Amino acid sequence: MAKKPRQKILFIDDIPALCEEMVTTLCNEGLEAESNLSPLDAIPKVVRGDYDLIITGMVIAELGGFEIIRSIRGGGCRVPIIMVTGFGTEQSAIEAARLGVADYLTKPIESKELVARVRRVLWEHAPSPPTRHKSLARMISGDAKMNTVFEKVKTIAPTESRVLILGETGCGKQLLAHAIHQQSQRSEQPFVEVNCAAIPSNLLESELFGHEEGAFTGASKKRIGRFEAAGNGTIFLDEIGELGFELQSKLLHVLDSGKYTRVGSGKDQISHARLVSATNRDLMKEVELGRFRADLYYRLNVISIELPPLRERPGDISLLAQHFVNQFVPEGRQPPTFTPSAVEMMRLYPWPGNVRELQNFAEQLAVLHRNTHIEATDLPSRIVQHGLAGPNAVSSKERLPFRKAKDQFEREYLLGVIQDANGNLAEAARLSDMDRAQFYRIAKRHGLTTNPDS
Ligand SMILES: Nc1ncnc2c1ncn2[C@@H]1O[C@H](COP(=O)(O)OP(=O)(O)OP(=O)(O)O)[C@@H](O)[C@H]1O
Repeated sequence: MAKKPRQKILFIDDIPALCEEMVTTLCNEGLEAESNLSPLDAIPKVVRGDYDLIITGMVIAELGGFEIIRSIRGGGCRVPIIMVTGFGTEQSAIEAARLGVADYLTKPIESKELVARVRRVLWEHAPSPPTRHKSLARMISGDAKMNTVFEKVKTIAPTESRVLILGETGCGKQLLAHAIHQQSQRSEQPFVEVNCAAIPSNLLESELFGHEEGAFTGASKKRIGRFEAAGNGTIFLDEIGELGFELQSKLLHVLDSGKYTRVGSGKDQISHARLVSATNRDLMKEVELGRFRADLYYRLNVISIELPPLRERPGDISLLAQHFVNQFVPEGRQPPTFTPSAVEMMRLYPWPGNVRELQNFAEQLAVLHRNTHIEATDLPSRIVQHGLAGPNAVSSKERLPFRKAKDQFEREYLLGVIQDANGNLAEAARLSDMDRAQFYRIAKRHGLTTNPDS
């Protein structure tokens, strides 16, 4: 595997001792850094794209910090810039923000703080890695188990075999059934879907097989059923586990003989459709409990495909969340990205509604979220609450080192209070009876905000 190139940092300042100190601190942390005492010499190299992050002092004899930034930006270069100043005023902070400075540090700078800020800015501006995901029709995944599913689908789709898809609600069974159809020789023919749970049982038979005029009260006209509509295509019976006993027998008859009759007719119709079915129930258990016919189960289950729930493919959580945000973001707007703390929080959540639940919340975020990043605190409260109560809760037997335990407490506390303040940091600081700047600094250390004004 090709080694990821290290990101290069340039520190611009005309104080040699400071340059040396900064470069040493960064290099000791494994970062690649160098300095330049002359802005006029540095700017062309920066504009040429030699660096991934610039840290610049504000008062430099040759050219002031703001002039440096204007020259870099004037050259069309969007490299992230951190500004270091000895005397931060509100005015200079505003000007820095106006010029698109990524962060603003006031001296004296603690080494740890510097490294944390640098890492954060580098992470935020890193080009997104090419996502190593596979796709099957409209389904995407980066998970090994799903990759096996995709491979299986490619093998079985072109055959005529019946397929039974198993999986929890919302994990992609319908999408997978459609993918099977699309990859088959029948892709030009209809794909007809019937949700067996959504149609009242007394209407389901006529929905599936059609009816003749006057077959029952209300049947004023002859109507073809879904099997007939599917023709030489695929019929997808979703929630097959909900099928009543009587209809199970009728379906079994179709599968055995290829024939069915419209309600109110004595004439056989031939079905040429391929059957794909799905359920979120444990069908074998239903058979054991006498609620599902064993013979039908075996006819349906020629090939079975099990879709793992979202919580069992953690890598897919952020992949799909970002995919949906990109998909739903209004035209002309840059899609916001998830911060590591948001990703971590999402991974702790069990996603009972699987991909559908994730898709719904990502759509809301894509439309309503106005910042460039999605923080843990921007997630729905059920996800945050779960994250706080879940694995973060330290068991009494587990003794963490004091520093780590304090860190953990601090993070949980901040998340909770920011959540209570609906993401408003000033309000969160007030609720915790803390100075706003101090609160913001700690929140930032925990990666809980990127926006000082929020
Ligand atoms: N791997 C995936 N890639 C992209 N979108 C997905 C993926 N899996 C599911 N989805 C989307 O998530 C939503 C739910 O998926 P789908 O309807 O296929 O689930 P289901 O298992 O059939 O649900 P139910 O059991 O409730 O019928 C759909 O909008 C679907 O497009």
